[in-house]
Formats: sequence, structure tokens, C-alpha cells
Amino acid sequence: MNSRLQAAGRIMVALDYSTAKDAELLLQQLGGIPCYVKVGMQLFYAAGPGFVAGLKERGYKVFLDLKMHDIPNTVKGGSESITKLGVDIFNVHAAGGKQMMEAALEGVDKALTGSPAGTARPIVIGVTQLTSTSNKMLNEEIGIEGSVENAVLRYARLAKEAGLGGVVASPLEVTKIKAACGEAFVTVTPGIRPAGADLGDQSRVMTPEEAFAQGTDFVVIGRPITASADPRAVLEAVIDSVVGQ
Ligand SMILES: O=C(O)c1cc(=O)[nH]c(=O)n1[C@@H]1O[C@H](COP(=O)(O)O)[C@@H](O)[C@H]1O
Repeated sequence: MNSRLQAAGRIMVALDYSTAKDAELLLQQLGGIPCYVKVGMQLFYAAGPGFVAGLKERGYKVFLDLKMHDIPNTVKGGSESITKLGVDIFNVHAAGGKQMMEAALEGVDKALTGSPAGTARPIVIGVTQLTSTSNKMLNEEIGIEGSVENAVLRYARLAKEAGLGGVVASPLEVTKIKAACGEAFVTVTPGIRPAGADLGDQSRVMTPEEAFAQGTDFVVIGRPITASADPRAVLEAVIDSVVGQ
């Protein structure tokens, strides 16, 4: 990753807002920086599919983070609808199982069958263990034995077997995911905190520099940018810190 342009394209800014107006304000502040944007449930449930389609019409790279987890037939239908919005990446929970993840890909195929030639195929990725989950929480609350890392690797292998293009995980697991599933298997890593930033509810975290040094493809950054008085300066500083890596 040599240029600022390449670095910006691998940073996903989480537009975690309750209104389209607030999201637009941030986009205005970041204007001209060609980063990815992530629309999650807070904004999607408020602003709807039209907002997402509008981002694509304006040329943004979009990760639609709705973390689908349901019976295979429902996820297939959801994937079909999402694919028609033209997003670049979307996610499903790997915990839904192989058949559910395969159904997500069938939904993509179904949507693309009726789409104009040349419509881009979204990358479908599996959520592994949320970056807010610690080993203690996994073992004592959720009741899954073993380490978070093992659980993440198990989900990553399952996602790969189902044919997904990658996973969401913390940067701490990236090298092992790449070793198990191949370099081309995309890793999207939230739980990113520039040095000194407030962790909030995140548990498994790294700085942007550390995450890219692990070989991650994309980092997701929300509050360190959105809660800042100067979001643009924070994003510029993150880009500066990873250029040349
Ligand atoms: O799928 C995600 O994007 C996601 C998965 C995960 O394990 N952890 C996680 O934090 N996220 C999302 O990444 C963003 C992180 O935001 P901040 O903690 O504010 O940087 C939020 O929008 C989360 O919903």
C-alpha cells in the first residue's frame, strides 16, 4: 500500500448515525477522501435502502453491514434484495451455518440473473466472533468453550467452505485466517483504535498501523472518526500513519 489513494480505499468509515442528514454531514466533512463507507443497522433502519442506493449512484464504495442471521430461505431473499442495491460488500453471520451462507450466495446469483450485464458481484463476508467479545464472555456468558481465536478460525473455515469471499474478524486473528483460508480470502477488521483512543465497547483491538501490518485488507473505523470534533483530521492522520506500509 504505497499511495494515500490506496490507503484511503482500504479504510471503511462506519456511518453509525440515526439520520441521513447526520451521515451526509460527515460525508461532506470527509469530501474528496476516497474511503469506503459502511452503512450499518442504525442508519439503514432509519434512512433505508434509498440512501444506500444513493451512495452508490454518487460513486461511493459501500459495505452494507446488516449481519443477516436467519433460516436459509430468508437469508437468500435478503441477499437478493441487498444485491439489487449495488453494494460492494455485505455480511451474514457465519454462525447461521454453511447452508445459510450458501443460500446468501444463491440470493446474489438470483439478483444478478435479472440485472444488466456487467453489474458487479458483491463480496459476501461472514461475521465470526464480534470484536466486542472477549474470551471470558465467550466461555462464561455465551457458553462456548475454547478461545475466541479458535471460534473465529472455525467460522472462517466454514465461511470459506460455503464459498464466501471473506470474513469480519478482529485484526488479532488476521494472520491465522489468511494462513487457514488463503491470502485472497478477504478480511474486514473493526476493533480499530488509533493509539490513545477510547476503546468503548470494543474488546479485541489494534491500531490501524498494527492491523495493516497483520495483513488485513480493510479496517473499519467508527467512533474515533465520527465522535471527533474534526473527523477529517482523524481520517487524514490514519491515512498518514499507514501510507507506505
Ligand atoms: O460487521 C461489522 O462491521 C462489525 C463486526 C464486529 O465484529 N465488530 C464491529 O465493531 N463491527 C462494526 O464496526 C463498527 C465499529 O465502530 P467503532 O467501534 O465505533 O469503531 C460498528 O459499526 C460495528 O457495528
